Amino acid sequence: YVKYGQTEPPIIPVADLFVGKEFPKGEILPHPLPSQAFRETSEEVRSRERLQEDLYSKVRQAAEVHRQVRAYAQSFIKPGIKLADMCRDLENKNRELNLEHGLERGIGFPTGCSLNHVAAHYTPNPGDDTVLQHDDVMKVDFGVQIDGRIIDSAWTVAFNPVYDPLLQSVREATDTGLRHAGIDSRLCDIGEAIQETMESFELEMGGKTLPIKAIRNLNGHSIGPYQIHAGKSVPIVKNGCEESLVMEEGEIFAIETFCSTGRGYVNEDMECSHYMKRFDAGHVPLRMQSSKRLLSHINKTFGTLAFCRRWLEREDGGSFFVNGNNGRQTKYMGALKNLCDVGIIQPYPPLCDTRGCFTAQYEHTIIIRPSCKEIVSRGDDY
Ligand SMILES: O=S(=O)(c1cccs1)N(Cc1ccc(F)cc1)Cc1ncn[nH]1
Ligand SMILES: [Mn+2]
Ligand SMILES: [Mn+2]
Ligand SMILES: [Mn+2]
Repeated sequence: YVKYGQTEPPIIPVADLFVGKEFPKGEILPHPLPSQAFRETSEEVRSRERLQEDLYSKVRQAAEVHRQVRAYAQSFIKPGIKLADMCRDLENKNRELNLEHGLERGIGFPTGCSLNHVAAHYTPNPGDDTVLQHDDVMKVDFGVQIDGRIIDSAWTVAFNPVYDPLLQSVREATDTGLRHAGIDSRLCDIGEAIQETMESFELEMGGKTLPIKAIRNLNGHSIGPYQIHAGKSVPIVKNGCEESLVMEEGEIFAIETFCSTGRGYVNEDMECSHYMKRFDAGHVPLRMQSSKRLLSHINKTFGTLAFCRRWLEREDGGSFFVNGNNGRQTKYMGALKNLCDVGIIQPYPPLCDTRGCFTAQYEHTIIIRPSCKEIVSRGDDY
């Protein structure tokens, strides 16, 4: 992926590759509904859209960071790699190419690397020495944010070609969802179309033919500034939501689909690694001093962006300090649990189908622009 003068491995911040130039646009498509065809040529629409250029520029910059970081990650993700090392290297490259700077520029949310029957929201906690295996199916899902504008995009890694139909089904289902997206597109129609594409595939494995199902309780979602889930969910199955819900001009969505050879349904299971301050959390009086200190660290370091335990223990700066050995807090868990119990922080545990099954995912971020739609995270990889 050596493009735009970037080095291999990439070390030049993306902002420095495009000084005085526009960041690359994503894949631009017309809005699909005939009633919206006027938008491609209307002068009034174009003038309204020109007012959004600064926003689009930030989102496109973050998307280019995402493409370069994931190309770098794809170059070293191999069987035998420790997931904690993979996440650390991917996240440090994310920080480096995005010129991380407090809450203004940085990582959008923790690097998901969920394996096999785990569909989402798994990243290693400190002490987790899990190593990637040849027969694993891993969903790599990470975010980049600039001024709170989050790019949320994911792909699936599998080394054993037996899983090819699984990956193809969900890759084509996500593309179906992206094709149906647009102004006035009904969310439930998108869900139905996704499921139809997904479930037209099957998986031959161990002499058996396994049906491939859409995971009916996972969804895409609208995205707002510093808000990874802004309130609208995009279903990936038929009858997945209220008939009247549609996509509207100016919204940004993550279109993500998940397939499974198991039930097609996930439950929260295993140890939690992902956490996020509730966007609507008011001021809650706290008793425990350690909770007060942890909350002020979270407010300063993550705000309403999602974070993970590893980031509370990072060696080089940014980690949570109180009196403890060498000044680093190593017992934040009690305070974190307290912040969850009082409802300020929401835990996001791993989302799991049945043990022994396999799940896969592809995800893109799309801008529902006045004149067209732009799949801003599209790359030549996916
Ligand atoms: O499953 S979600 O909670 C969701 C909520 C409503 C519809 S989808 N989630 C939002 C999120 C929550 C916590 C995170 F740390 C990161 C993201 C979607 C998602 N997870 C990964 N990529 N996209
Ligand atoms: Mn999720
Ligand atoms: Mn994601
Ligand atoms: Mn998402």
